[in-house]
Amino acid sequence: MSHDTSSNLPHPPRVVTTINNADDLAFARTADLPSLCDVLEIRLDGLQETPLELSELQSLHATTPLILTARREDEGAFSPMSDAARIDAIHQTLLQDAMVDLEFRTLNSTAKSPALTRLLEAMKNNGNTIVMSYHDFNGVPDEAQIRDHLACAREHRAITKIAATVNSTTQLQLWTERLAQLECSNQRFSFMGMGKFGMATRLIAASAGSELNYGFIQSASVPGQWPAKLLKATIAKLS
Ligand SMILES: O=C1C[C@@](O)(C(=O)O)C[C@@H](O)[C@@H]1O
Repeated sequence: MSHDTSSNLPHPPRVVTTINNADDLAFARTADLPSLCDVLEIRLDGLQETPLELSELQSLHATTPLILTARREDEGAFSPMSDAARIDAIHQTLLQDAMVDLEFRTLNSTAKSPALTRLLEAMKNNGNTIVMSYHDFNGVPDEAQIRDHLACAREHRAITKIAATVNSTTQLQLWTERLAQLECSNQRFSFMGMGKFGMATRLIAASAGSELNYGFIQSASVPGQWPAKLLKATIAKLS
């Protein structure tokens, strides 16, 4: 299916702002969140030293839906966490209906740890949607990689989420081909570029149906991110 405008998309583009550290959390506590973003991503890997009350997450989630993320080291964690610690951190903060970011490489591994199996079971009972991530810090994944990712996402009823590096017009061309592949998949997706063309790609992706569009509160965690408030205002103008 191809979409002509962002206004007739099955899942309208939403802006996600990432809470990466204690300063972001302090800012979010007093900010007018709905003017900044539609969804908050809680980066548990960046908040390891920050006391996080479940009750606080619950009240944030009541106004702004949460994505819980404990990023793998090889996909850009702010500080390292073992696989067991990552799964545990998500399980301990698992709120009803929150989205959970799990990497393709974690979900697609043949040997699932008992902790991951327990988490997936709890998520099924809780109604949590998986945002299945992949970060390519060197370039753009090829067609077969996207196909594999989409197949795994179908199995887990997950939103496919891919961040690719777009530093040249050659990479931009490849990125656009992958965007068309995702757009035609009839599956939920979130696609973005990092690097020189990152900001430009995020508007194009939103127009093509990318559901989750990431920005920052105070400082970018990857080159190519927008300030969340500006991204929200700009995406609202896309037609
Ligand atoms: O996964 C994502 C998306 C992201 O990589 C981006 O490109 O905006 C930034 C990360 O902080 C976040 O967890």
